[in-house]
Amino acid sequence: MKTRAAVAWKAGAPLTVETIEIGGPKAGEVLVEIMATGVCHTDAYTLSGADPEGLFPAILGHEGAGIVREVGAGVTSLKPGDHVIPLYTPECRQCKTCLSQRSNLCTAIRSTQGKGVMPDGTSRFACDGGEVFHYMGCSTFSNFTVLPEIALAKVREDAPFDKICYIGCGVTTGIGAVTNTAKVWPGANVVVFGLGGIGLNVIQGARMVGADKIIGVDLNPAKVEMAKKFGMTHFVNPAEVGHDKVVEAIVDLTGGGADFSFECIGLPVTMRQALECCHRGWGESIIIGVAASGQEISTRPFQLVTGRVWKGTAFGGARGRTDVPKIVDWYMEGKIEIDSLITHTMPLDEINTAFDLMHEGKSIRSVVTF
Ligand SMILES: NC(=O)c1ccc[n+]([C@@H]2O[C@H](COP(=O)([O-])OP(=O)(O)OC[C@H]3O[C@@H](n4cnc5c(N)ncnc54)[C@H](O)[C@@H]3O)[C@@H](O)[C@H]2O)c1
Ligand SMILES: N[C@@H](CCC(=O)N[C@@H](CSCO)C(=O)NCC(=O)O)C(=O)O
Ligand SMILES: [Zn+2]
Ligand SMILES: [Zn+2]
Repeated sequence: MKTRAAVAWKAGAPLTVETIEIGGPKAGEVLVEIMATGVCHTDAYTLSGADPEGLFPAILGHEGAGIVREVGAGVTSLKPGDHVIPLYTPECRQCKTCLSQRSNLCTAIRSTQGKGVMPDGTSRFACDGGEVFHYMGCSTFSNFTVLPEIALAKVREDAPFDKICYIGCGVTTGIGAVTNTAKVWPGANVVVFGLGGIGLNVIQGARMVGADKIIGVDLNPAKVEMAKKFGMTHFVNPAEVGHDKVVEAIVDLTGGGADFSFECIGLPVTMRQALECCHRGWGESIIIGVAASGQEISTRPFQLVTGRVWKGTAFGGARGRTDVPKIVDWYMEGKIEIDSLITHTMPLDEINTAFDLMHEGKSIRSVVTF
């Protein structure tokens, strides 16, 4: 069948909306009509050409929500009409990692996913007769997409697509980093580097679990108002305190250092600051930001010898098919807020505006509706 999709033809170039050809679902696969998709900084990262797994041409997008339209042979957990959120971190419940219950990094389809193809090694997308790659196993910048059954979370049908799509990455990543990865305790002092679509969800997660001080760090003062609304108690602007004084400023504010810090920017320099502002003996720093190909982090090993802990997290440590439906429930019950974080909504034809707004620091999340 034919569908409309925004295609990334080459690194650094705007997306163009095309009518593409999409193949039906094979065994174990599901055809999904995407109703809405968020635009995450990771989409911009891959489009920039800095992602070692970035392939072109591709259909980007990994923060969607939609409706199952057709299922392939052997699919048992989903049927046409079900509402779903695509998962770039699937949950097969059978691989060594899933069975271990120690990590959410299911390995069932990771290698083909990183090569831009479905588990059978082929793409379901073509444009003008040429193959187009999948992205992060999701490709939500297409009105219709195909995913393996294990990469879809079934969610309640009364939840609005144009809000819950954000649970497909940003909301779950931020809140999950607090609850699953760091396990922030009530009364903890928390520092969040980067007050964007991820950092603000870390802030609301920290407030939810009863953190004491929640200190935000960002170069853009326009982010302060929203961050305060979500629970930020103190703000540090590196341009004001001095880039080399950020750690000192945080150690002063926390009376010795953060219990937990979260890096939600993707820069080695802020990753180092996030570690070094942690409390001696126990402070934990969680890397969420994705740094470009070839970049490396560094610190004095003494920082770790003296008890600071460096960790990372993907998709907030969430097991998608199990946890995502619960996060949708939290949203519908008013336990977490999403609506005000979605600052812009646009049709597919205007998707490049979403990237412009992100780069200009004018949006938190843009959502494309089909
Ligand atoms: N690990 C994961 O599972 C995961 C999931 C989603 C996103 N990410 C990554 O998280 C990062 C944030 O994503 P996002 O969608 O929130 O991006 P965003 O663009 O919405 O937010 C980034 C924020 O960082 C601020 N910033 C930029 N440079 C800064 C600096 N030098 N010092 C202080 N602040 C600075 C910006 O002003 C902005 O507010 C990206 O690297 C993205 O790829 C990782
Ligand atoms: N291909 C990239 C990987 C980037 C990355 O770390 N992605 C995160 C999700 S970011 C969502 O916005 C992730 O899930 N990582 C675990 C994984 O990819 O298996 C690169 O190589 O830089
Ligand atoms: Zn993302
Ligand atoms: Zn698995």
